[in-house]
Amino acid sequence: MLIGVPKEIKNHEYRVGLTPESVAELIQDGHSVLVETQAGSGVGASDEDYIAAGAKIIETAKEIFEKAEMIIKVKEPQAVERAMLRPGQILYTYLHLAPDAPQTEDLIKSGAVCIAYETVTNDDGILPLLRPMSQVAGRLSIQVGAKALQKDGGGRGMLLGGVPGVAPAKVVIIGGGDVGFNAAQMAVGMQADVTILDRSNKRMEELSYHFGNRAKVIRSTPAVLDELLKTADLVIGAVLVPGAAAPKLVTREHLSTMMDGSVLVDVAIDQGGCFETSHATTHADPTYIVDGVVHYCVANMPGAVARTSTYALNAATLNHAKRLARLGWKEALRSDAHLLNGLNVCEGKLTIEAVAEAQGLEWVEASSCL
Ligand SMILES: NC(=O)C1=CN([C@@H]2O[C@H](COP(=O)(O)OP(=O)(O)OC[C@H]3O[C@@H](n4cnc5c(N)ncnc54)[C@H](O)[C@@H]3O)[C@@H](O)[C@H]2O)C=CC1
Ligand SMILES: CC(=O)C(=O)O
Ligand SMILES: [Mg+2]
Repeated sequence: MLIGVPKEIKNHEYRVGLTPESVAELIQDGHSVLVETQAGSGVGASDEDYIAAGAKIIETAKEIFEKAEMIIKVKEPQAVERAMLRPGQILYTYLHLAPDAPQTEDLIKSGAVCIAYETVTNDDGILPLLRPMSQVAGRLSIQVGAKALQKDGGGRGMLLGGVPGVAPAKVVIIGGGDVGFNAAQMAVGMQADVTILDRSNKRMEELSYHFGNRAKVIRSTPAVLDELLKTADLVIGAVLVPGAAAPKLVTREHLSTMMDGSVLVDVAIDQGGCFETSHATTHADPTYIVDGVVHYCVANMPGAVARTSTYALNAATLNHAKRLARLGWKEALRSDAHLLNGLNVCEGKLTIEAVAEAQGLEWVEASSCL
């Protein structure tokens, strides 16, 4: 199969769909790979590295989209990229369609076969292609939250861990999945006062067992959240209902009960955000203030640590990429129900119920496209 890797064009997105090492594996399997010039420069992979791995370097994204049978990316295609997609072409990348009607419409119109990393499942009941980036974003959320709590970040001037004689900052993590767990690990490590909220009994048990007395694990209810927000210094939004738009758990009214200079980091912003006052920001201008509360809502947080993220992402995405290339999309999806769960749009049809529900659109079962 002819595979294409364009350079990412989202604001401050330095990751790349395939590392040179992944390219070498695909070449070994008998495929051909086109890589846009400088696609890997943000992770320290030069055009020469890709050539040594067996790829051909291409000057423009246009030529890659014209020629490749499968496009491998990281972030959702931007409008100019969507316009270049072709009927029957495979697009393998993050999509996050539920909160993004224009993208959904364009992908349906394109006739392409669009597989979203974030809805591929596995036998352990996790989202294995989302997990590595959730681990990165969870860890980063405490780093960026700590910075935002500083006076120069717009915050109330709190050190997460406090110092002897002064209490640490209160960190509330809403959603104790991959993002929440990793955020809690960092916050606990920095000696903050950490509370994790979740709704799943199984997850609460796991978190409780893991963190012991280093973090409080509490069932997420509106009343609990109302109370915790009044004294929280840093709140991390980390809930997910797979494929669906994030529930708005922190409302505009809540902000008036919070302390001036407290900080909200909405990691769930890629699914629309779990705070009512969230809107997506960029690495170039990551924060804004509403009612005295600092908001950080960057939808591609892992792009900031592109090298770590690209290698972690490739470790999760490459096997399915190889199967798609070897078998073609129909057979690869027919023979793997977990990969089939990743199919969001197929040759002009929406194939994921949660997105259809979020946008009031028609949808068909993914299996009906095979
Ligand atoms: N902004 C960014 O750059 C990135 C964003 N993300 C996003 O972060 C979000 C979280 O991802 P993961 O941690 O991997 O998901 P996950 O599925 O591992 O965890 C989500 C957790 O939220 C819990 N939950 C659901 N509803 C809840 C509620 N009402 N109250 C409390 N907990 C609730 C679930 O029980 C689950 O434990 C997703 O939207 C994901 O796409 C992930 C990576 C990067
Ligand atoms: C998952 C996601 O939104 C990201 O890695 O950018
Ligand atoms: Mg997860």
